[in-house]
Amino acid sequence: MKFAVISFPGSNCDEDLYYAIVDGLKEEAEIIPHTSTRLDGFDAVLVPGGFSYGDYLRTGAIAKFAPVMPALKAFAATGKPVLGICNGFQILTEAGLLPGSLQHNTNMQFICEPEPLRVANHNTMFTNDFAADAHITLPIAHGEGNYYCDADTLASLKANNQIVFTYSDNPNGSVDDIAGIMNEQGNVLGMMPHPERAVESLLGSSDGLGVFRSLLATFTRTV
Ligand SMILES: NC(=O)CC[C@H](N)C(=O)O
Repeated sequence: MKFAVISFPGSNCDEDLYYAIVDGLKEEAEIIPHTSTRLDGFDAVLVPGGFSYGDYLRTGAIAKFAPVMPALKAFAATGKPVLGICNGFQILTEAGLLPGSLQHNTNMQFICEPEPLRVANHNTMFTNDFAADAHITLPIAHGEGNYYCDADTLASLKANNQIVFTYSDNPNGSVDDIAGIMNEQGNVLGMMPHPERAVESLLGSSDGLGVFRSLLATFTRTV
């Protein structure tokens, strides 16, 4: 399985994602610059965390105009998986690939800590490796992780089982403890916690590997 990892100016988790795929999952990955206009030949696209364009204006607000974005939208429209992590989640909401937005944490501080989470939906291409209602721990590291959406959007997220991860102790003020959501089609996931920073127990947790294993299992079933 071949993963593209998009790198924007200011991304800082692109190499971690590359490591998670190549060394953790033992699959292929390539770092693709934000200037690229093609994503042909990839089976999944990963949008990494970091501070794209210095988080100016709003997190993800400038990245949505990057030259790679039309190719990313076209890739998402094919139904293949797109995973945005942290700043990647912020970029996907700004680009309109996911509903809602990420606001400043309610305590107005950057929060960096291991975070207990619940897998709220394990019937997805991103979470099928986890047991139903699994409790896992992944690191968070963000200043703007406070997920917001209006009441109608929240109702439709719930009705379509689009809420994929929730916080056990809501560190940032997110609506309904939301830590990760997917689109209605189920092939675009955005999450604030960092699975790529939890792929080996030697470094504290390997819970994150489940996300990448799920993608691989889905891919293996469909080829
Ligand atoms: N780790 C990250 O991706 C940081 C996310 C983002 N720039 C924030 O501080 O909210």
